[in-house]
Amino acid sequence: MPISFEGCGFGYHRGSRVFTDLELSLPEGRTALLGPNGSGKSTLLCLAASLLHPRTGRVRYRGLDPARRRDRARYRALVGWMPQGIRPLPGLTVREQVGYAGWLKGMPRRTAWRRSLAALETVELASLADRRCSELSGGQLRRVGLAQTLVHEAEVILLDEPTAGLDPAQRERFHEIMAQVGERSHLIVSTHDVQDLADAYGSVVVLDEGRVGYAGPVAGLMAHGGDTPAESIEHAYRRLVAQEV
Ligand SMILES: Nc1ncnc2c1ncn2[C@@H]1O[C@H](COP(=O)(O)OP(=O)(O)OP(=O)(O)O)[C@@H](O)[C@H]1O
Repeated sequence: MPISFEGCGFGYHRGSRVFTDLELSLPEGRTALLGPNGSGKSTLLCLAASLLHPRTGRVRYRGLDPARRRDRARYRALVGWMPQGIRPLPGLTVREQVGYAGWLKGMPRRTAWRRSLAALETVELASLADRRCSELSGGQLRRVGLAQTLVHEAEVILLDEPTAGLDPAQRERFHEIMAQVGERSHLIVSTHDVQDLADAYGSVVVLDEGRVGYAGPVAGLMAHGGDTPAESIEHAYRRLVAQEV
């Protein structure tokens, strides 16, 4: 059922390659996507979100190939994506911005408007629904970004470093919301946050220079490491990406 990459090759420029023949099935449930800077995490999420298309091979979900024009709208309605930076749309309120995201995904305007409030309730922002997005804090804006993926009830939600730069309290809050959202959607979350791994995720995919170093349960990754869980994850991850332990 998960999104799969079947022999995918991708590079931003002629002659450069981020992925060569990538074979990967993203696990179900909550999955952390780890990897050093530049290893290809955002690119992989963009391919999964159908913002980019592979030059060779294909991405598939529920038999849909987003590179095919006839599959694209349905695919995009099933898969939500939250980029690293959420930009407030000039002049729009929080609810309007979330509703607009639903409309862009093909929902009727009224339905998008109605569901936008439910999405804001899930991310605990309903009380700010009428506030302009441009007036929100960075942490609140991330939650608007998450609500934008919830409004169209995506089955798979891709989050690109959603907690980077948040203070500990905001990060914890975001994790709690992700846990709630993860009960009804599959979550793929790119992160550098190795500490929270065992509590927050069931599976992990480790990328290193465009190759998959590990894909499977968090417990399986820990088996590569030291004695205590936290040490174990850190060690296992660093060994996989050939960083000094
Ligand atoms: N828009 C772009 N144009 C050209 N090259 C790009 C572009 N975006 C990314 N790259 C290159 O593609 C490779 C993978 O980058 P990507 O952003 O996917 O890595 P990442 O793992 O998400 O990194 P980070 O952890 O720093 O966000 C890097 O070599 C990067 O320089």
